[in-house]
Amino acid sequence: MSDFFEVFFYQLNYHVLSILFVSMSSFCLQNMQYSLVAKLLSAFGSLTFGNAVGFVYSKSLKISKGMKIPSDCAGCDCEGDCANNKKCSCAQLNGSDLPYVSFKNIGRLVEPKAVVFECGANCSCNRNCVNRTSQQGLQHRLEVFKTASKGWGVRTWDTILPGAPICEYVGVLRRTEEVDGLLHNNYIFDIDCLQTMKGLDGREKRAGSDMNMPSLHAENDSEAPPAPEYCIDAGSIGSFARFINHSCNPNLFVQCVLTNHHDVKLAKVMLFAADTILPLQELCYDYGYVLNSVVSADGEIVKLPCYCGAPDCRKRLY
Ligand SMILES: C[S@@+](CC[C@H](N)C(=O)[O-])C[C@H]1O[C@@H](n2cnc3c(N)ncnc32)[C@H](O)[C@@H]1O
Repeated sequence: MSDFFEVFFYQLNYHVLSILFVSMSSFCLQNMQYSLVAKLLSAFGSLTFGNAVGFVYSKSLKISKGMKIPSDCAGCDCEGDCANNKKCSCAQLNGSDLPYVSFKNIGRLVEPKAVVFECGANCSCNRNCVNRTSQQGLQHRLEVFKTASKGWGVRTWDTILPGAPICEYVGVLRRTEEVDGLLHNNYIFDIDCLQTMKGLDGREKRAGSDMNMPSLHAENDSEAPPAPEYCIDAGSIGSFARFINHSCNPNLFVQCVLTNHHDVKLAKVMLFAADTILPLQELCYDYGYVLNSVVSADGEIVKLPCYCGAPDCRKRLY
């Protein structure tokens, strides 16, 4: 499927403000209402939701002033889809197999990995190559809804299969030192791929954590900094991803993805389905805070109770 686009269906009634995010191909529109909204909204790169929600909607990552994302890595020279090319250089980076399998033309991640190397701007394969799965846009109809105790959350209208891509966490890419101490900003996502690869602070190592990848090691020496250098700040600019809540027993997982460069400190942050997720289930991932790690300006430990409702809930986010 090609030419995917997002539809934002804004619905306001007495108590419920819900924003429906639908992804469908231009050739299989099922409903004239979606079609009309799609046409209206495809004219906008971003939407300002004003006081109702208070942020600027953006589907893509913004880069803060003075920062630059490299785009310098070599690409593969495959024709068509890389899935059938045993010599694909991007497959080699992933440990010789592509990280995705294709099911009904949608890529699904086989397992969580330390990092996924996707085909990118410098590759000659086609846009629908399975190794560009995180670049294909929304695949499911999702809704932002008001939860009972966690503020806004996101739930699905469709069944989502394990390994399916959900979305990228987008916002403004910043240095973490710029946002340190901003306790009122609940929408900051630290890019901790390198720390996860090294298993720091109790992070669970994943397949490929010990990979001997010259390009990673050249840019990131063996001494990973204890704290991530960069973060994504979705406080004022972001997508529906900023509304996805934490759960101690999550149905999504975070996956670092590299596309046009190999600097894992600046990896793209993607969310994928960990299980089969049924319609109307809320989407949640583990925020991964270390308990007692959040401290106020006056040195007090800040505690936030968790209302995820999982039987093995840790009772606090931090
Ligand atoms: C990234 S925002 C998620 C969207 C948020 N619920 C909203 O209404 O904008 C993170 C904040 O949501 C709330 N939150 C997320 N998961 C939670 C949970 N399991 N229990 C309690 N509050 C949660 C906390 O206030 C947290 O700081």
